[in-house]
Amino acid sequence: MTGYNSNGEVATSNGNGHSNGHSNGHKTADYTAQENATYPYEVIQEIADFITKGSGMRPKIGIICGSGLGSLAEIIQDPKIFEYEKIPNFPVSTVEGHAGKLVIGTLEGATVMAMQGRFHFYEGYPLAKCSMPVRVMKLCGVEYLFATNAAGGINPRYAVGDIMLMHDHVNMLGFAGNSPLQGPNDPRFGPRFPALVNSYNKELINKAIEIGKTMGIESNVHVGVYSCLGGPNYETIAELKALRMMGVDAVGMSTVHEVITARHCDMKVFAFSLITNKCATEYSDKKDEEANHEEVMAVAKNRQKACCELVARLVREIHSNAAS
Ligand SMILES: O=P(O)(O)O[C@H]1O[C@H](CO)[C@@H](O)[C@H]1O
Ligand code: HPA
Repeated sequence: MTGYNSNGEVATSNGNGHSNGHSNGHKTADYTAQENATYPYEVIQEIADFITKGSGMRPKIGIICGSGLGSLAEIIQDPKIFEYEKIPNFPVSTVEGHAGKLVIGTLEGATVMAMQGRFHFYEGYPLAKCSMPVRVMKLCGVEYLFATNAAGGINPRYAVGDIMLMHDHVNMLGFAGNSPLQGPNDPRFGPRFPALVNSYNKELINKAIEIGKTMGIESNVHVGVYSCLGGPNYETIAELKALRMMGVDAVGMSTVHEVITARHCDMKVFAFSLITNKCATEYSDKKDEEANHEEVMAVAKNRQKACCELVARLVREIHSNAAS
């Protein structure tokens, strides 16, 4: 691959991060200039092989557990567990409520892998590194990504404990010029310029709505727009007002980079936010209107049963439809 190095000179790369002196006319940035932000395909393949060989399983569904939602991985049967520290070239989880374990096993008859711990931009990882595990999932055989998160509710109709099925997002980090797809594009994953309309699978959203009805929680299930900010600070009132004006229903600091990476490599995406706090959109002196991570995790713990049931039943649907 041809690219510019950090000095602005034209350089070439063999896809491993090393210049090889050959030119094919495509311009890409030099891997070495990006300090390991972009993982070469071969490294991702090595990680995927480590997991599939180590577990003896090829998962079809990948689950990313949001803050305090690690219990989504605890319902997996006959699990094989890999601590992130022991997976070669894997980042480590640094946030409370994100255990840092990869769990592979069976859920409702399907082979699934779950990340008990995601990576956030505010932890200091570049976005490409934050969402690298999604590519690992892809090379492990995953076709469906379930991304879950804890989020603040901006839509005034949302209550704490509600579930918002994501049907779209506003990528504030993207507005600021940041993307997990920045850097050289490897077409083995996907195209240079992927389209993101219809990123959130409508069939899965509709199935989840039906599941919500049979669970008797339809009045607590919404379909809405999520926005990701960089964090780790929570938002100001003015920012929350601006997000609401943009049509955002819930706000968090994750998920969007994972969805972009999953769609780039053509995975089907289902994502939901558990509303862990209501965002104040008017000025007030009340301390209890300030978001805090303890409250986020406490609400997630309280609502873990409903979240687990939703996920398990959707997995069952996918698995039984594939089998029939
Ligand atoms: O999005 P998840 O990982 O669920 O976590 C959310 O909760 C944390 C803030 O309380 C932030 O990390 C935010 O993104
Ligand atoms: N803002 C941003 N991220 C969050 C929030 C919030 O209010 N709640 C949980 N994660």
